[in-house]
Amino acid sequence: MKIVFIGAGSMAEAMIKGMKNASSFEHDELWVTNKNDSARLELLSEKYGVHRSYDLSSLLDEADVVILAMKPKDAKEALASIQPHLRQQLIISVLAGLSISFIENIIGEAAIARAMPNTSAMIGQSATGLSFNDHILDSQRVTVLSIFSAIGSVTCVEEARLDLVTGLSGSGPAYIYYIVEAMEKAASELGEDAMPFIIQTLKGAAHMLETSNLSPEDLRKAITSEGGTTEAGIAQLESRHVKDAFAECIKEATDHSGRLRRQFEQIH
Ligand SMILES: NC(=O)C1=CN([C@@H]2O[C@H](COP(=O)(O)OP(=O)(O)OC[C@H]3O[C@@H](n4cnc5c(N)ncnc54)[C@H](O)[C@@H]3O)[C@@H](O)[C@H]2O)C=CC1
Ligand SMILES: O=C(O)[C@@H]1CCC=N1
Repeated sequence: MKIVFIGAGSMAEAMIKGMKNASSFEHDELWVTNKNDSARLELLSEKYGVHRSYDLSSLLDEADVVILAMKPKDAKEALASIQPHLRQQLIISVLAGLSISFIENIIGEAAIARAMPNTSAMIGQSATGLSFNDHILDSQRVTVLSIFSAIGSVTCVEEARLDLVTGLSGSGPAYIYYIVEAMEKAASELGEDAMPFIIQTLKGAAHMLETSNLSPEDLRKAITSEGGTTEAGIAQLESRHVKDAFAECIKEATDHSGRLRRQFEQIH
């Protein structure tokens, strides 16, 4: 299979690295292009053995899958540039906010999947939400599922839910890194010993969530001894309404996905 990435930034690289680490893609050809940063393409070619080209005609000729990985603001121009070279390729968009119908309006009838992965794809740990249009063949659906299953977990959702998936898990790793920044700062006295404690605490909590039948609240209460250290610490979070702030963070990111759609799908 010839898989072409239109866009070679953070998300494209995370997927490329994850796919290259997955044995299921060892015989597939990965190609990349971007706006004009040839040094970036050369770097990806050296790091991951991907092919690179700015010749859209040869790039898309015989391509089986085209993965749209540019920013929403650049999508209209990018789609217009590749449209003349599209035939029966399977289109996969990882763009935040932009709808399948927007893509169809520019490139015409095509099999289109809309995915919302995250950069944990780099280590095969992405959480991806997926939607498909009605033109997708069963074989193409299998191809999409195989790509995103190779780089993490996959959940098919109604397209209308992808804004929330974006706000929750597309952006989600950044929220966790934000918390880790605070933990690292608070544990600065431990120096380089702090991060191993933090990482194992995160891994342990994630695994408990995955394997115990307990809710996050019950798991938290099992740690919070009456009059103990956890109760004292969480009182600080409660007094600052941190739980509400995190809920608002996810809501705002979700809402912004919709704003991106309204901003960049306007047909001028
Ligand atoms: N970074 C992340 O964690 C995630 C990003 N996404 C989505 O992935 C897309 C890319 O995001 P990033 O990789 O973070 O952005 P980025 O800015 O790192 O990369 C964007 C790439 O698109 C290229 N590009 C721009 N205009 C182009 C054109 N006309 N033709 C070809 N290439 C063009 C740029 O040269 C660059 O290589 C966005 O739509 C974003 O919403 C989705 C999930 C997670
Ligand atoms: O911040 C963004 O817009 C992209 C989409 C989800 C994660 N990063």
